[in-house]
Amino acid sequence: MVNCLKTWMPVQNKMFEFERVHGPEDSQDAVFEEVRSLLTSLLDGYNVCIMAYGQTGSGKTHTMMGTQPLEEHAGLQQEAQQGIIPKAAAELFRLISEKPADSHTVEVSVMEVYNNEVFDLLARDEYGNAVGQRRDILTTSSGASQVTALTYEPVCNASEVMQIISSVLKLRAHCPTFIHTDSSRSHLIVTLTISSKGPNALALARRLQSAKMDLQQRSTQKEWWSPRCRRANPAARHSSDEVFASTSSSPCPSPSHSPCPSPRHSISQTPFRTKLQLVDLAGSECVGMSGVSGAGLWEVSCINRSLSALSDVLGALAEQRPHVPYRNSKLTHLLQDAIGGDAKLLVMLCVSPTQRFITESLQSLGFGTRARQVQKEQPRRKNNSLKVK
Ligand SMILES: Nc1ncnc2c1ncn2[C@@H]1O[C@H](COP(=O)(O)OP(=O)(O)OP(=O)(O)O)[C@@H](O)[C@H]1O
Repeated sequence: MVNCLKTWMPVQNKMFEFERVHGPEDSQDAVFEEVRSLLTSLLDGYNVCIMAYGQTGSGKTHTMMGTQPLEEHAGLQQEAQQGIIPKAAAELFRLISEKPADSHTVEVSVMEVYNNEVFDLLARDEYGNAVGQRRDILTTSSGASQVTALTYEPVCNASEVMQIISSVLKLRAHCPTFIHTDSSRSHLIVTLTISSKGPNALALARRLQSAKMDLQQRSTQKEWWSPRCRRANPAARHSSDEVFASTSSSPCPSPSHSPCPSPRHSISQTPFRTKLQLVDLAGSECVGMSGVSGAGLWEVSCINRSLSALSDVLGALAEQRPHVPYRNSKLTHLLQDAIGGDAKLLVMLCVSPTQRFITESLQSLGFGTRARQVQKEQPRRKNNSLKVK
């Protein structure tokens, strides 16, 4: 797996710059250390996307999901076997546990892009069985991509996340090939959506409660709380997400001193949502080597075309072209916000260590080079600041 370490590797007169390289002997924990710091960014208000790219059989699912437990131990994945997705979920909930209780909620959605169609893997039929249902992607007025009627399941801890993912993984398209007996035929996208009430939500809620109680006590003082008075000072209107903060012990000055309350500091608290997208891409594949035929040929063609569309998007961004062809495939349309958008993006390249796959490995390294060349706009932070007026 190639990830970071400023090193130059000469291969057939080609040079590649890496930031870090992990060998087969490196543990899942060592790989996860590359990711850990990004998760903190989620609670700081940034979207984050981590994707595994590489040829079929090179270890993408191993990197993202980890080693699946044997049948008789189903559901009991040891921590050391866990890949980035379970570890990231655990770390996210650990970080949330350090925040005030109830200040964050998390929802999970699971999608696959198969044969250039998006499927909601958490959708259920009328009997409550999980069935992948086809969904459309829209572009919102703000330019973000959005999947229609996508199912979101609320989750309270990492094991709930993994139970949900594991329960629908069987729906993901797989097919044995000459290269990999359990090859994924689709791109898997797990999204954890974090809704945050902000860093001081509870403190502010308490202040709001105390301000409300104070206002109730003052409600007898009609002159101070008259409609005329409110019109004269619209800033004095109270809403659920706006709290008057005063340097005095009382939230509002005494009516005897001022007929209309004029808060010295008004603190606005805007809830915000951030997304962690974890992407296990299908592998690029040479049909001559994988030996697929029949319907499998169409699958390979869709996989290769979508990966090529992903590479084209990175190329357009790297060259700062005015048009970026996000709409050329469902995969790029779906990941539009993560690639070149306002997310922090980490690409894990999975590369076979054998000479036999040198052409595919070079192709993957070329993809990594493109990803590194993208001068992304500064990741935008969601609105989680306290505005003191
Ligand atoms: N670092 C590793 N250590 C041990 N086993 C590994 C490692 N990487 C991959 N494997 C094993 O190699 C096989 C192929 O890996 P994996 O399923 O992750 O490939 P993939 O890139 O997702 O393939 P595809 O694109 O075809 O789905 C699996 O049996 C996996 O357990």
